[in-house]
Amino acid sequence: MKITDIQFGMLRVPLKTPFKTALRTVDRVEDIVVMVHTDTGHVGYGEAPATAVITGDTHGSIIDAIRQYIAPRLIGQDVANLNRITQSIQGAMEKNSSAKAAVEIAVYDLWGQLYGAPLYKLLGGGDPVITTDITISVDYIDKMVADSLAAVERGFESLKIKVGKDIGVDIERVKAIHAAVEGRALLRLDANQGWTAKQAVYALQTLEDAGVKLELVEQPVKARDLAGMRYVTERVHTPVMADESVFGPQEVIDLIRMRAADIINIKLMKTGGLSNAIRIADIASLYGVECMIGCMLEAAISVTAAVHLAVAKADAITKVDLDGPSLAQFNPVDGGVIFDESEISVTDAPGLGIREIRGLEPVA
Ligand SMILES: C[C@H](N)C(=O)N[C@H](CCC(=O)O)C(=O)O
Ligand SMILES: [Mg+2]
Repeated sequence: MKITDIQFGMLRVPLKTPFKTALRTVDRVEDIVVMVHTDTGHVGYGEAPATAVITGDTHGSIIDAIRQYIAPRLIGQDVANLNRITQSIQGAMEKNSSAKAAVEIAVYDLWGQLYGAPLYKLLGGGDPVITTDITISVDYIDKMVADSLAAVERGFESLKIKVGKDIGVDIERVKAIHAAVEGRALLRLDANQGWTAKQAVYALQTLEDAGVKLELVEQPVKARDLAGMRYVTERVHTPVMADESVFGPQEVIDLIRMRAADIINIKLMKTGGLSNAIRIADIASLYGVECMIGCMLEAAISVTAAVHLAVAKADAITKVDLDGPSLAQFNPVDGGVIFDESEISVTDAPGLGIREIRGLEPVA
């Protein structure tokens, strides 16, 4: 099975409610879809959102990186040589992790199709169902409480509360949600870099003293402020998770050695795809550090790849934040994993099992 061509499409899906974080507000999923064609007629699917505020990647940069740097190295390569292909993708250029992820996901899809097996089985197998949280956007307190109650009614037992806008209001936001859903859902906070280290310690200690039990706090301070991450980690009981601070395996090793966080958020769009995500899960397992598998505002193609990884690497990946498709008004992907509110199941279709993507717009 040899790679012959790489084509693109644009996927746009409106969200149920605007997605608001300390970094950005968006009202739709808008992702580049990558289709890797082969001489056997098999097509591998990949996907990448343009999360410029986190990865630096835009729709234009994703397409250019693939067209000019990645695709020329892949045409003619045999899918059976998976490691050689992932090395070609990772070595094609610096950064551009979303472009690399989209192509790697499509190649792993083909690799599964080549051997007629679902990806999770080729990665080691595991229990086919995982449970995700759902994100509550940062907003007025009443709206966040209403959104939290609606999520609990839908069966979500873990809420990822976005904060990081205003420290005083953030504390009130979390207290109000805690009072509304106590005993029915775990609370995770994500400040998306919105606090200083001292603000984070103040907010978390205030919440802890008020009896608000938090499962974790994600990226309380600026991505580059590893000393700030360690400052917070050393001073609060709530486990601290690194998201924007860590992209690849080397950064994870450095962060663990610094003891700058307790948990690592693995996202395919930061790691450049599955090969580095697998490395990170193995490194974390070696050090006894837990991981979350997360996503950007992504549709079901790349999230399907992330689910297969989470199933196969359940020893290291103990927490799941794969709610991108649940936040969208509909799922345009036919095949892939099955979403049933908080439960996501892999199927035994070969590769990622994606059959069709509805409403794909052409890319010039
Ligand atoms: C969608 C997911 N639950 C999430 O919250 N991801 C964010 C970043 C997503 C984005 O801005 O597209 C995160 O964990 O920081
Ligand atoms: Mg985050």
